[in-house]
Order: sequence, then structure tokens, then C-alpha cells
Amino acid sequence: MTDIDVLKQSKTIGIIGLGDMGLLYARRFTQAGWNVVGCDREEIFESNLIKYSNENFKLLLNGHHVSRISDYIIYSVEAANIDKIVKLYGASTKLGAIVGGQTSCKDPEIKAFEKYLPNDVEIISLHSLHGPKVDTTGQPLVIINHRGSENSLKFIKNLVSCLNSKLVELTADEHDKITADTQAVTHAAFLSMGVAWSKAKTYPWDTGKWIGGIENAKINISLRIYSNKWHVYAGLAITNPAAHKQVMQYAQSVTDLFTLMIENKQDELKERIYKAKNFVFGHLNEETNLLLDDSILQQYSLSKQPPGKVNPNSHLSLLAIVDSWYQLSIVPYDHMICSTPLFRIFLGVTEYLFCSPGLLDKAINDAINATEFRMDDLEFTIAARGWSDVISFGDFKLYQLEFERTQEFFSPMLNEANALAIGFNVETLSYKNLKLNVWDLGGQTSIRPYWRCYYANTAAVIFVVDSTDKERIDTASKELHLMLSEEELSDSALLVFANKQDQAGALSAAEVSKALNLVELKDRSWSIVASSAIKGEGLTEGLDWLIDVIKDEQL
Ligand SMILES: NC(=O)C1=CN([C@@H]2O[C@H](COP(=O)(O)OP(=O)(O)OC[C@H]3O[C@@H](n4cnc5c(N)ncnc54)[C@H](OP(=O)(O)O)[C@@H]3O)[C@@H](O)[C@H]2O)C=CC1
Ligand SMILES: O=C(O)C(=O)Cc1ccc(O)cc1
Repeated sequence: MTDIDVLKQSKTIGIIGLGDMGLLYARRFTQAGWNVVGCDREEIFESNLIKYSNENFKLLLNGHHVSRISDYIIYSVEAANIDKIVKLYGASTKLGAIVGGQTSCKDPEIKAFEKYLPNDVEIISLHSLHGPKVDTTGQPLVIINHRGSENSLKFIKNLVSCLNSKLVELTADEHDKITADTQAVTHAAFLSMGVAWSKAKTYPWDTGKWIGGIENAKINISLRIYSNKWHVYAGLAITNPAAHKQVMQYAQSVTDLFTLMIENKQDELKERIYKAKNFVFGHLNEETNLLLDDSILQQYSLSKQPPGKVNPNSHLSLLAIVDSWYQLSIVPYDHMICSTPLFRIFLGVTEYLFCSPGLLDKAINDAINATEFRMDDLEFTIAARGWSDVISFGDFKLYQLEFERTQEFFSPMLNEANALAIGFNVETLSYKNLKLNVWDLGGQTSIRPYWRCYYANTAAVIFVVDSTDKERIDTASKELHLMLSEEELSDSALLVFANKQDQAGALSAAEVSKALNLVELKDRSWSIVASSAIKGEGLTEGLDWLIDVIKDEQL
């Protein structure tokens, strides 16, 4: 038996808080063969028994029950309540157990652990730097050994190895500093954007001036934030002392830049923005590939209208992000190893504005001359100040009210924005003694920009084509070749299923192969198999081929 098998047989993993993240952990650990117990709030135990009846972890009544029998206990609860909840269950912690948390800010979490846990309890904490709908593979997972032995650390690393995340070892202070640096200013910007649109009673995707290019990404990010739970963002901003200062700075940068705009001080505005640009993006040169480009930005669009000409816009929200980074001496690229998926898009959008030829000068020019945007910028300035006030007062209730009011305003569109995330279903398939992590990346136009977040460490791409959809086969071909041109997929095998063969008029596998130009693929193992997912035909044939190729290439 290997070390990890011994651990799996002897250790129990306990999860307190079976919300989005807790459930994700519980399921993944169980799937990997760990013995997992968990609880949510005691008041909803009975209904949860039904809700989780098909799960393979064991639901217990409350945190006392979990704590008494678990060797590693993870508190996956709201940051605002961590003190209260650890106080409640801490004394029940099993003798010699290890305790950790999944909250986004470690300062209150570690303080609560130190205050309420018996001294013999070790503390090793975690933070997965992504939301619950994102596949864990390749994403950063912070691990904080605050009070644990080397052996215990090994145990926790063994446990989380099934997430296939990138482990980043930090102290609690380092963690809080980095998460503030990556999330405080950017979240403040996109939260404020949502508030400004809602106060102006504007759905930006319906309004000409907000359609196209960079606006698509702004709208999309903002809606994705408002699709999540309010306490996730409140916890990040309010409980993290480093975040406070940064959100204040963001509001100040917005006000300063807006003031220069309405005073018509173009030279001063330009000087200030360029200083920030040189500080943040100075290391990029003309050859550097930007993270985003026009075609990607267009695919973020939630609008039903075609993109028109590029509209005048000061992009105050983005100018202020970069100005804040400069004022706070934050170089965002330094934190890529510890970044969330949204942060990489935030950075991509600002990079696009600051480094695409001519765009920044146009924004500065519009800031002074395109007065039709002043009203929106005013609304935005007020919104940014509003968030910074709520955060500086540390008022969770007010945060919740403002967040949920804005969320309500956007609710008609949240499902569609969320479809971006729902498109990524992760399954672990066991086939012929191999475990395959399979992501089902939805094919809708709006989801395609996100495919590239999943390319790292991909052994094979399975491309499923609707063989009856002759109209879109050219698009499928274009997207396939575009995807395969990505560096990170250069060694991946390709299996194409010419699906829906059960339907009349379906193209044959040979016809699909021709339409997709598969013969053009050089230096890549590929195969195409006729299939009918409904009848289950062709699937084993395809997977058999795939397994042989992956085995050969990975040996
Ligand atoms: N969502 C995200 O994108 C990420 C979140 N995080 C962090 O992870 C933590 C959990 O977040 P997330 O899963 O999204 O939030 P959820 O609200 O989905 O989960 C928290 C869960 O804890 C439950 N809970 C509250 N009190 C108790 C208690 N006394 N005993 C047991 N369970 C309790 C809550 O129940 P109820 O709702 O009924 O109160 C809820 O089900 C937070 O600290 C968050 O900041 C970290 C990374 C990403
Ligand atoms: O990617 C983001 O910024 C998110 O909004 C998701 C998120 C929220 C909280 C975290 O602690 C980590 C990730």
C-alpha cells in the first residue's frame, strides 16, 4: 500500500459548511477515495439529509459531531462568521487533529483558531483561488502551514493532490497581502460598475454606447461577480485589513481622475495615467502577446445587437484600477502564481486598454472631450465612493443590501452570464483503470473565450460535432483549428466524435473529417469516430483509441 492509501484508510476528513466550496471539496475528496464527513447549519439537517442522500460523504448533525471524529477539519463558512463558528465547535476538536479553513482572508480565521482551538491542535489552512464552478485543475491553491508538523503538511498535500491544483505555500500574512493586491481594487471596480448601471437604470447590453470590444468583457465580469454570493466579496474586502486601504485608494483614484476630466486638464490627466502605465505595463514590449484581443472580447458579448463603431468612452473604471496599482506600488504580474481566473481577465482587460496601440490616448481624449459620457462617469464616481464607505465602516449588513439590490436589478441576465461558468462541467471518468478528468466545455459563442483557461496540462481534446448541423460545421472547423493553434495544446491528442449519426441526413465521419480539414493536422495524434451519444455507439471505440494514445505519449 502506498502512503496515500494508508492515509485514505486511516484518516477522516471533516467539512464544516457544505455551501458551494465545501461541497466541491467534499465531493472531490470522496471521489478520490477519502472518508469524508460534513455538516451544514444544524437547523437544516433534516432537509439536507434528503438533499445529500445520493452523495458518498456522510452528513452529520453539526460541527461538534464533525470535529469529534475528523483528523482534518476544514471550516468552509462565511468569513464574517468564522469567529462565532470556531468558538462554537472548536472545543470539540478531536485530540491531535489538524484544522484549516477555506475563507478568503486568513487574519480572522487564524485568530479564531488560535483563540478557540486546544493547543495540541495543529493548524494548516487552505484557500482555493477560484469560484465553485471553475475546474480546480491548474488553479492556485494556497496552503498555509501555521502550526503543523512536516508530517501533517504531507498528509494535507496528499489530500488536496486530487484537486490537481497548483500548490502555493504562503504564510497567512503573505496570503492576505497577495489576495488583497489581486482582488480588492479589481472587485471594487466591477462592483461599482454594477451599482452605477443599476442606479442609472441601464442594462448596458441594451445600450449602444456599451456594446462591443472592451465593454463586453466589463459587463460580463461585473455580472459574474453579481452572480456569486454577497458574503464572498464582503468577506474579502471587509475582513482583510490590507484590502481596506486599497479600496479607499480606488475611490480616491476615481475621484482624482474624474476631477481632472471635468477641469479639462488633459495634460495632467495624461501625465498621471502614463506614469501608472509605465509602472504597471512598462515591462511589456511590442512583441508581447496581449492576454485578450478583439475577437475574444467580442465573444464576451451578452448583447443581441451587432457591434457598431467603437464608441467614445473614458474607461474611467479601468484607468482608476491601473492608477490605484501605481499609487499602491502593486505590480499585478508579480502575483500571477496566486491569481484567480477573474483576476486574469481583469488584468487582460486593463492590459488591452493600456497596451493596444492608440486605445489609451483615445480614452484620455474621450475623457476630456466626449462629454456625453460625463453622466456615466459621475454615477461611477459616486458608486466607487459608496463601496469604499461601506467597506471602511465594516458594515456587512449595508454591503449585503447594496449587493443584493444590484443583483436583483441584473437578475434577468444572471443566468445567461452564469451559463459561461455552467458550460464547464467537470467529471472524473474511470475507464480501463485510468482516471480521466474530463471538462465539458460548452460550445456557445459566449463560452468559447473561456476555453483557453482549461488548456494547461491537457492530454487530449475531445471535440464533439453535431453531424447534422451543416450550417455551422465551418464555424466548428474554424474554432477547432484556432484552439489547436494554442501553444499549451501543442502536444494534446485530438479525438473527434462525428455525433448524432442516429439522425437522418447526418454527415458521415469521412464528410465531417473533410469539413473540419483534419488532414491538415500535422504532428498530432488524431482520430475521428462516428458516434451516437443517445444510442451509446462509437463512444468506447473512441475512448479506446484515446487511452492507447495517451498511454503511449505519457510513458
Ligand atoms: N464562492 C467563492 O467563489 C469562493 C469562496 N471562498 C470562501 O469560502 C468560504 C465558503 O464560501 P462559499 O462556499 O462560497 O459560501 P456558502 O455560503 O455557499 O457556504 C457557506 C456554508 O456554511 C454554512 N454555515 C453557516 N454557519 C454554519 C455553521 N454554524 N455550521 C455549519 N455550516 C454553517 C452556510 O449555511 P447558510 O447559508 O445556511 O448560512 C453555507 O452553506 C467563504 O469564506 C468564502 O469567502 C473561497 C474561494 C472562492
Ligand atoms: O476570481 C475571482 O476574483 C472571484 O470572484 C472568485 C473568487 C472569490 C473569492 C475567492 O476567495 C477566490 C475567488
